[in-house]
Amino acid sequence: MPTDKTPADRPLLVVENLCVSFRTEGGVVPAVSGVSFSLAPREIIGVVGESGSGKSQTLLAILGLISSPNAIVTGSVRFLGQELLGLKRRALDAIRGRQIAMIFQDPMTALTPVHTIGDQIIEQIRAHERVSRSAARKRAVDLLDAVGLPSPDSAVDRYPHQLSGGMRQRAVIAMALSCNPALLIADEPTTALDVTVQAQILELIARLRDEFGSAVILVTHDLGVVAEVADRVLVMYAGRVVEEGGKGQLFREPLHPYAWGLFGSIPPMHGPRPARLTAIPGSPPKLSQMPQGCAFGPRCTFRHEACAEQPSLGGVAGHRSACFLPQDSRQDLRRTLAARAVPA
Ligand SMILES: Nc1ncnc2c1ncn2[C@@H]1O[C@H](COP(=O)(O)OP(=O)(O)OP(=O)(O)O)[C@@H](O)[C@H]1O
Repeated sequence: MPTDKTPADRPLLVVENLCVSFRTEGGVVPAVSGVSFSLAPREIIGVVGESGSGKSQTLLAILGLISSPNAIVTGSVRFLGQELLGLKRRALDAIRGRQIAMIFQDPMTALTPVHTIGDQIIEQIRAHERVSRSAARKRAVDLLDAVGLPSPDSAVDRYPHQLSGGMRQRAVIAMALSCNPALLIADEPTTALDVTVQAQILELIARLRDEFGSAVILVTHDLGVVAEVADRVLVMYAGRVVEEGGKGQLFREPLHPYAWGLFGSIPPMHGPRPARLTAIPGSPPKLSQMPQGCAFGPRCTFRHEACAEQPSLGGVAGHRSACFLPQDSRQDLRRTLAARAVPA
């Protein structure tokens, strides 16, 4: 799959036709439908979309962490060539601990309140490596230093409740990095933090690629976050990827009418703030009442007959979208729509 940023010979992660559905009283509902993408080593992908668009379920399915007995997960997730879907728990645990690390919104998901953060990092290191406790402790202090925890020598002996939210998230990132992961998966890692701390954590995540060589999948509601750190962006809507492209492509010339609304609603990275913002009327469909064909159709100004079918993802130069509008007229339509929008 060509991308803005040429993948190395061997992609780190290849996700193909990933589907997650849930058996409910009202029938089987689709949460993720046919998601495919690949991630190159050291690449940072931002996954964006409204609440309920399937971002978290996509990540959890990649990690083999969907716990609901009512879930049905199909497709393929290959990490360094190895299929992860259907792998036994022990084998998955080994990969998750050693090569793939996770950071969630609430740092307390990853931390145990009754142990010091040092002990938790040491335990993590020694679970995967035969090193002495004192060597592991030294590594823990170095990691806490690397993620910017002040006074790491004493912070290592603190309990999670003795740290602020931002410091706890740094500790979780240190723990995630303890195994030098090739892939870091972060689901809304800054949502629970205040704005200044958010910026610091994002800067840290972006730095990880340079200092630790990790690729990152970053799920966020926040397009400002994507503008800061991502190389490439996946836009999800109603469980599908509706647009994929390099960050510059997405911000400059989004191709999907849903992305026009989404990317029109934040100021551009450079240049003056636009006088008008584009709102997206309506709300996403309920999983139990998915419309036929394009799920964005009911909210789309440009809906036409073809949209009764499901559009597939297509495009050129690594910039793809799932929409039947002719490619060559999209930007004119986008500008027309923006000009019609209510002033902000
Ligand atoms: N156990 C379950 N049973 C039925 N539906 C579920 C279950 N778990 C998740 N879902 C549904 O899957 C859909 C996708 O959820 P997901 O958490 O991936 O969305 P999201 O894009 O990450 O949203 P948010 O940004 O709010 O976290 C949602 O509609 C959610 O209600």
